[in-house]
This record gives sequence, C-alpha cells and structure tokens, in this order.
Amino acid sequence: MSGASVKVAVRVRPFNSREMGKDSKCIIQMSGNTTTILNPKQPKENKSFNFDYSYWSHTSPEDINFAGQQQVYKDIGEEMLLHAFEGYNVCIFAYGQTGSGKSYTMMGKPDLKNQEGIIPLGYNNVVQHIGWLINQYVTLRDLSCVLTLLCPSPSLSPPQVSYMEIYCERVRDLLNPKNKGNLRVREHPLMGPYVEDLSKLAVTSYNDIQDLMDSGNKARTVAATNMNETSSRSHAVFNIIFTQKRLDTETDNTSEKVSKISLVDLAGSERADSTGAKGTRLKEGANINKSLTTLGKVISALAENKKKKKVESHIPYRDSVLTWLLRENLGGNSRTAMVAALSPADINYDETLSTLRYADRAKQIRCNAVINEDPNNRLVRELKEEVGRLRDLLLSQGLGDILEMTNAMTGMSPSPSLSALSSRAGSIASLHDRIMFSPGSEEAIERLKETEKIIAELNETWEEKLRRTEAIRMEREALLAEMGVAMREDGGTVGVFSPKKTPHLVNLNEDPLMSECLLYYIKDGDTNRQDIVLSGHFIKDEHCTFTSTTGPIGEGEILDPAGYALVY
Ligand SMILES: Nc1ncnc2c1ncn2[C@@H]1O[C@H](COP(=O)(O)OP(=O)(O)OP(=O)(O)O)[C@@H](O)[C@H]1O
Repeated sequence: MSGASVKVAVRVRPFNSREMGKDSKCIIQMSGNTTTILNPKQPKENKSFNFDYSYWSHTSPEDINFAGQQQVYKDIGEEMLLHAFEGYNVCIFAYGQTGSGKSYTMMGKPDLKNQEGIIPLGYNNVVQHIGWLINQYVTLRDLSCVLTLLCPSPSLSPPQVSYMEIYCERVRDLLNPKNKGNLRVREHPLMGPYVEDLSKLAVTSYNDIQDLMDSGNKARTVAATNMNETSSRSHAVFNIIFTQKRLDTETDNTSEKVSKISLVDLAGSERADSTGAKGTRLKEGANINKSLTTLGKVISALAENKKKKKVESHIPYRDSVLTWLLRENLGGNSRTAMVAALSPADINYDETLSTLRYADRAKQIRCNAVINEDPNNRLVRELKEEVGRLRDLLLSQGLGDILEMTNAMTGMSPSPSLSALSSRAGSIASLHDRIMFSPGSEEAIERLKETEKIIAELNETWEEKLRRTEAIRMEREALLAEMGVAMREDGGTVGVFSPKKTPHLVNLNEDPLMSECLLYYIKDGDTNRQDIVLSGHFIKDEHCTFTSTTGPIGEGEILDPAGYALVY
C-alpha cells in the first residue's frame, strides 16, 4: 500500500443564520466527485475541481444527493481506521475558514443522533473492527492472533493519547496542567522531531479518550478566553498511539505493530487582511498563517516533486512548528486524508476558492507509508546504543565523574541543568571549565539526558503509566473545578468563569451573529452583573426570560443548577 496519495474530500455545509440574514446565494455545485464554484461577480467564470469525494451537505437528508455524517465516516473514517489497524500511521486534517464546518465533520454533535462526526463514530466502531480483523488474520494468515486494543491486558502496553495546541508557533500541552508554559520542539537523531515533555496519557476505554478530549478542549477554551480569543485561531493535534501484539502459537513468537492516529484541527484559514486584524491580532494572524502558509508551501513542494519525479526540491518542513511536527504525515510514513470544509455563501467566495485550490494541491501528495512492525524494540535498542556511544565519548574526555552525577541527579529531577550539576559538584568552576574545554561534551551531556529520558518513557510499565495518568487527571480536574469550566451537555458551547471574577458570559463563536445561542454563567440563586443583569432564583430546566440593563436578552432554560442558562 505504499506510495498512496493523500485522500482529499471537500464538504459544503448549510447556510448559517448570518448568511441567511444576508440573503446569500449558494455558489457551490457538486456532481459526482466534481465541485464547481461560481464567481458571483462574473457568473460565467466557473471553476471546477475533482476530489476523491465531494460531499453535498448543504441541504437535508431528504435530498437524494445529501451526504450526512455517516457517509463521510464510511468513506474516510472507516478507511483510515482500517489503515491504523494494519499498523500504519494515520492522519486526518480538517482545513477551512472559521465556521466552515471543520469541527462538525471531525467531532459533530456526539450526543445528537446522526450528527456524530468521524471521531466518535470511529471509536464506536472500533470493537466491530477488532472482531473483523481477527477473522481476517485467522483466515488469511492462518495464525492465531491476539489483538489488544482499547482493552489491553495488564502485561501489554495501553493505548496512549496526547493533545497539544500550536498557537503563534508555540506548543502547549492540553492534558497536563503542570505543563503550564510552552513546550520545546526538539529533534532527536533517531526519533525525529518531537515535543519534549508532552504528556502521553494511558486510556483503557473509549470514555477515557472522550474525557481527555473534552478536558483538552476545555483547556483550549480557557487559554483562548484568557487571551480574549477563540480557539479557532490555534491548531490542535490529538494523537492516539496504540500497539497491537500478535502471538503466533506455533512458534510462540510475539510480534508488535504500533500505530499512531493524528487528528488535526487546523486554525481558520482566513487571511489576516480579510479579518481586519491590527497589532497583536495581526501578528498572531501572521503567525497562524505562518503555519498555514508553510503547510501550503510544503504541499506545493511535494506536489512539484511528484510532477518532476527526478530532481527533488527542498521541502520547507522546518519553517513552521506545525509542518515540522507533522512531517511524517505530509509525504512521509503515513496514510493521510484531508477534509476541506466549504461555506456555500457568495460572500465567502474568495476564501472558499482559496480552500478549493489548497485542497486541489493536496491531492498531488503521495505518502510512502510502511507498517510499523516491532518499532519499539528496535528503537529502545538503538537508543541504548546511542547512550553507550555518548558515555564512551564523555569517558574518553575524562568526564566520567560527570556521568555519575548525571545519573544520580536524573533520579531527582527529570532534566538536571549543567548549572545544577555544577552546583552539586563542589568545585564548580573547575567542573564547568572541564565541560567547556572538552569539545562537544556539553552537547553530548544534553543528548545523553534527552535519550535516557526517552528510554525511561518507552520502558514505563502499564501500571506506572496508569498511575501517572491518574495523578495528572486529578490535578487537571482540580484546576478546572477551580476555574469553573463546564461544557454544555450536547458538547456545544463551553462556558468559562473564574470564581474570582463576576460570573460572565462566554460566547466562543468569533462572530456573534453566527452563534445560534448564547451561554451565560450565572450563580445559583440571585446573581447580577454590571452590564448584563440576570436576576432571580434559578432552578434546573426552569424556563425564564432573561433581561439585561439594555433590555431583554431572550427566552432560555437553566441547564444545570450550577448556573448555566441557555438563551435563545
Ligand atoms: N455539514 C453540516 N451540517 C449541519 N451543520 C453544520 C455542518 N457543518 C457545520 N455546521 C454548523 O456550522 C457551524 C460552524 O461549524 P464548525 O464549528 O464545525 O466550524 P469550524 O470550521 O470548526 O469553525 P472554527 O474554525 O471556528 O472551529 C456550527 O454551528 C455547525 O454545527
């Protein structure tokens, strides 16, 4: 299955209330896999593009051409999940301007029937796939096999998830509140680019994955709210790594396949100049665009290479954090799909055309995916060899005592700094001088610490992983409770308040006109706020009329006694 192209789908959503309010015309037409965009200013200037899939979701299920969530999942989710089970790295990107339907396609509305997106549908079907795959292996290869996925036995490694956000070229951990600052993106000679200290948490069920995704989304929202922003301005990458072990009962040999699923929700693709951004917002827009622009350049360079076949041009992966971290998913060892979300409205013509062009170029990328067979054993072996080599180097420079100190301190702190080493050494100046005057030793010590940390992570037992996960979960929940974050039951709008501040409204949709409802946080009992006054005693499910100092806000319901009101 190597050398396969990136699968590209486009999907057009229904008009939103703002577009309807502006009496918008639909400028997207679809026929089979072809998508045509009509230029509202020059009606004869149509442009057509062919994709792997063109999804018409502009109307309702009664329309025979309508493509609902199930259809999208069947074509893309199922195929990608299957590749993950085969042992490939898998990646699904969602691309498109803010409000075009990226999250709807990826997550959907998990609590509403027929509205779940690729991610929840994927997990719901995992169990069926396990059954299906066992049959395949048994019949095709005549092997007895043991697949351990999402319900691993204690002796085997559990699936792990990580969730990070890339905002203005900086990486944040969305699952571990202890990782407050920005994380370093590093490159290891054997591992390639990776995020140092990004938490990988063990999961034992679909609910665990859903909880972590929810927590991560809340952390993303808190950060965005603190910055007076919306989360649609950052890129989010959710990774699931799992290992399948197979036991050949005849030879008693166990083989291993490791798969990584990356789900990438890209920031809104609108250009900075079209949002009227100034100052920090403009800089931020430029940085977001730096990742998106680089993604575009990487896609173009890969597409060019495919055309030329011979002389390979330089691929600028390193020019942005996003492309650097997703290098393997773009033309490397991965089965990759991209879903480009489109607004149907004439007012968004320029953005939608640019999305279509982006998607059109992405079609050209070919990835050379290989099955990750027994990578952990090999990696640990190679990493140990690297440790041996670095130790020999330091010993040959007469720095053996530093090695012993590094060992002693690694047990105390995950990454002892050189100054920490020096301060423990007593004769600080002489130690420091010795390191400084031994060429390459500083780098070797740094590399040694890094490699030993990676080995320790890879060797962590299942019990240790679960203990660590549980400790982080408790910290995360305590922090979120303190901040007063909660999510609406249908998984929609998120409300955030800080008990130190007056309860306040958070409407996370960047464009207030596009949101269908507002979510207010109100105190149980009597509550008020300077510019929005919500008064009265609130009881769950109670229907009330809300008023503000400037007049009525609307009709609404109390979602829970802790104080959520849904105002229509
Ligand atoms: N195919 C669809 N069918 C019905 N409603 C949709 C569809 N796609 C999007 N919507 C609705 O349009 C609105 C915006 O969609 P969504 O939040 O998925 O956009 P987005 O591209 O993820 O935006 P952002 O960049 O802000 O995260 C939501 O209310 C969503 O429910």
